[in-house]
Amino acid sequence: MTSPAPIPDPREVPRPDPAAVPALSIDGVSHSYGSRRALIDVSFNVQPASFTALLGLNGAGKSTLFSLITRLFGIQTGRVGIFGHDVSKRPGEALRLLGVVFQPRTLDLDLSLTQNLLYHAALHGISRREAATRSAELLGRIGLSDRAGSKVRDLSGGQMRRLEIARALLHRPRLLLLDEPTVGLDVKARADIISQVRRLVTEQGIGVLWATHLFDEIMPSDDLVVLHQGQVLAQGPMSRVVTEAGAQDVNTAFMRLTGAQTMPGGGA
Ligand SMILES: Nc1ncnc2c1ncn2[C@@H]1O[C@H](COP(=O)(O)OP(=O)(O)OP(=O)(O)O)[C@@H](O)[C@H]1O
Repeated sequence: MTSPAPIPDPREVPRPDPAAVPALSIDGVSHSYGSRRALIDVSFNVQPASFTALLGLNGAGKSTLFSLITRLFGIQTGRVGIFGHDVSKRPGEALRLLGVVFQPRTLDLDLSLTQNLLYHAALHGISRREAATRSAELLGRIGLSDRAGSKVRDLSGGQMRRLEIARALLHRPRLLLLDEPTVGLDVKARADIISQVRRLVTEQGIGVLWATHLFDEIMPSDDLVVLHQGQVLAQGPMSRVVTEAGAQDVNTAFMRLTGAQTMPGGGA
């Protein structure tokens, strides 16, 4: 008699399979605002259960790329896929798998934390009962259960960001985009947010695209995409990008790749 196949432990997050469908695929994407070229033939992938840092100076094209992925703008050239669904051809399937934290805050300051979450859940067609359960669970995970009924206006900047991340997770996306989410936050709040997002990768297998201009937010185990003046100058595991640039650290690698001057404050 053969022994039964072992039952997989649902708590075990599968490691990324290089042959698997990417969480996000950007393929030959270009975008112009009139005669200004903001993105030029950009291609890269984000794998499931990976943290990919999109590193670029102000004006590199990060926000434009986010606007194309989220369909705020129509795609002029190229293709964007989310778990294999083309965002132009199958937007419903693609966007259902996507959570986004935009650079400007988008919470309603005069509603409570729970009300903000329930409102967002309703937009995603989640039943009120299920939304209440998920909201309570997410508020617990970000350490804000005791503030559930407070107005968002009374939160700190870091707490608001954590709430925005929780809101982006309500519909259980498999890919999370964050556009410079730590801008304007103090050191402790930045560290809290980065570790919260990194846990989503390791514990839940979510693919993360993290746009930043801050070198100290990137770890050697991350995947890195260096975007400069609308073009991808380098991509791959951070350690490989650094080595191939003949550098010792990501700061020097970035400067060599872009010819940029070092900026104070450890940012690109
Ligand atoms: N609505 C617009 N109209 C014209 N040009 C734009 C528009 N939005 C962005 N641009 C230009 O496109 C280029 C890319 O800008 P984008 O905002 O995507 O860069 P970014 O990397 O997100 O920078 P930042 O971190 O400052 O937001 C820049 O040259 C910018 O001036």
